[in-house]
Amino acid sequence: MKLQVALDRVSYDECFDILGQVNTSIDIIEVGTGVIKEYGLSIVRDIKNKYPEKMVLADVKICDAGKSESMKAFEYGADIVTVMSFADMNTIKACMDAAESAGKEVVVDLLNNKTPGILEALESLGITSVSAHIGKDQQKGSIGHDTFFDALKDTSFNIYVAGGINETNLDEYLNLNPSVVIVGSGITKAGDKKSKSELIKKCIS
Ligand SMILES: O=C(CO)[C@H](O)[C@H](O)COP(=O)(O)O
Repeated sequence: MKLQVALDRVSYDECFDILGQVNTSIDIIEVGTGVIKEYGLSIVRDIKNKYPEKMVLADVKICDAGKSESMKAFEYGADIVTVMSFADMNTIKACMDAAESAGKEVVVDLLNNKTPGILEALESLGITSVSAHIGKDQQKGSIGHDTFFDALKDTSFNIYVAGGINETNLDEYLNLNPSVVIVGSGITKAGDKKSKSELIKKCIS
């Protein structure tokens, strides 16, 4: 099981400071949506240049123009891009095709989409990775488990889990047998970020 650290609501310098502390215990670096909005895709390039051995996920949350949006992120060094599950299937397919031609990956973010049949539609399209994601604002209502995601147990997707995860609630997400555990503020807002990421990595190893 891999650990992905999500860099959200932090400055350019803080991204590098955090990575300097946690890089030995994480597998994937997520450049958060807000960070990309503030600094542009060039921060993805700068992070990939500094950590070429790490997979870098650009959380671009694509919802239209799938080919050009994903190709651009790949050009800037992203290894993985995100596309929203509520996007048109043509958009999701375009991201898949772009990823295939670039030798990269795409993850479909299930944030706030409980449309009946969505998982089957994604499977039919050939999507291999999805993110069971409870968003920052949704976390104010409930945290931990969303029963909608239980349906993922009957699928063959590589599952990413995200949404306010830390070492105390991690177990609630592990029942989905995820391939990747995404932790943002549970690491980036911790006092001792290095110890916290090492602890979470140990919990999932
Ligand atoms: O994609 C995101 C927000 O849209 C975050 O990266 C994800 O939710 C993980 O962050 P946190 O652990 O702080 O919830």
